[in-house]
Amino acid sequence: MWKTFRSVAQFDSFEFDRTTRRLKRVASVDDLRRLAKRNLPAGVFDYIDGGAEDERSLATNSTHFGDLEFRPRVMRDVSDLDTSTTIFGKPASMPVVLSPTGFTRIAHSQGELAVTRAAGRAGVPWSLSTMGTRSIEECAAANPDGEKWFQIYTWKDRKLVEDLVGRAKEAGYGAVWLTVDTAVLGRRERDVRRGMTLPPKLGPKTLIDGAIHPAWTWDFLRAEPITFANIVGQHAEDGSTAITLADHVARQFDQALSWDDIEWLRSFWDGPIVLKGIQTVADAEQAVAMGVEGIGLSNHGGRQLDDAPSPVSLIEPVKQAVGDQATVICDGGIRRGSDIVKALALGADAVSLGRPYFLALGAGGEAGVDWLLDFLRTGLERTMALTGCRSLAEIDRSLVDWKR
Ligand SMILES: Cc1cc2nc3c(=O)[nH]c(=O)nc-3n(C[C@H](O)[C@H](O)[C@H](O)COP(=O)(O)O)c2cc1C
Ligand SMILES: CCCCCCC(=O)C(=O)O
Repeated sequence: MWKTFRSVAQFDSFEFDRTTRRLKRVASVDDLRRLAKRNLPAGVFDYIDGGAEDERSLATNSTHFGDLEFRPRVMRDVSDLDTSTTIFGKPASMPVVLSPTGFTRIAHSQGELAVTRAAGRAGVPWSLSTMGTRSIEECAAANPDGEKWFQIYTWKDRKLVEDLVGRAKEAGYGAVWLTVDTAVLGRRERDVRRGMTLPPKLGPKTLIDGAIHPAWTWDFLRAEPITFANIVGQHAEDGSTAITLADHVARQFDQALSWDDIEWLRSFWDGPIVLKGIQTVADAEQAVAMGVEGIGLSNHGGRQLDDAPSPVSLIEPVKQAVGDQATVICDGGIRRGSDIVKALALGADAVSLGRPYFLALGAGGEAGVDWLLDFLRTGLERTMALTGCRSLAEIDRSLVDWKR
């Protein structure tokens, strides 16, 4: 139903009330996803939600959590629960990290600023992508006391990476994710069908899509133009030709990235390094042999190699191989507090997630991300209470089994 507004303030207040009302009716990450789908232009939703090729890894990343069953213990006095932990020596209110996502402002004009503020309030580490749409420094200013990590895509121009990491260090970021699963871009067929390019092409379909999502369009139009805030001038933005994301990656990312580059990274970064995109026991073993502090078990949320293994299926064999030599983070498919408990029971030290907060931003802006983090925390607490665990230390392998 169309409604007329006499001022921008009136429209904003209407939107605020509507978002608040809708968030009250959201009960799960799946509901958030549906709300984001309703709010966002189809091309934007598909970019966030989609995966590579037949999206089988995207699906199994979450469904494999459903292949695990709890072995709950009862009568354990769970009146006092503690979800807190430390990750790389820094306190976190729960074992959850927000993964780096590129283009975050396409869901909401506040983009990374909204997400990092919400993460700061919740007491969990948040990560900024190389392809972030807010600068390293403004994000640090938005969440000065919170734990912030920076993610690197290895540019052919290595000096650019050195400068970015230098800026992140200066701004107080505490860890670096080195993404190792993106030598080339996975084939995201939803984006191919929609003809997604950089910069975006405005055609009749895009305009109609914008018109039927007026709140998103208004938010987009009144904000400053979206840029990759940290690498302006290093990509298609500086030319007039629209190219696909895959072409962009092929032109800019360094396909020669190898294990020798850990030493290169160490030469200008002295904090923890997490390899993001480890998908085999052999590579996890190599990572610890090279002294890497963190192993990010990840298939990029099913956006790169389809039929790559689900991160949850790798936790146990990787943990058995590397023990306590590195912090193991399970990244992908986490949608509930119970998933966090399952990942920890198999041996992960923490979990990490991308789409849930990106879609939460599209569903309800910053309030949507607050909602998600509260949902994860209460879900974690509830699962701990129902399985008889008072602290994360009590979550062990005896708590879950693969269903037969
Ligand atoms: C829209 C989107 C953008 C992403 N951008 C990046 C990125 O810039 N760098 C990166 O290392 N991973 C990126 N990822 C992958 C996430 O960091 C993370 O691995 C993935 O989302 C985890 O799966 P989940 O979405 O099921 O939680 C992106 C994922 C999504 C959905
Ligand atoms: C030129 C854009 C490369 C992709 C950046 C974001 C990302 O990693 C994703 O999965 O999407």
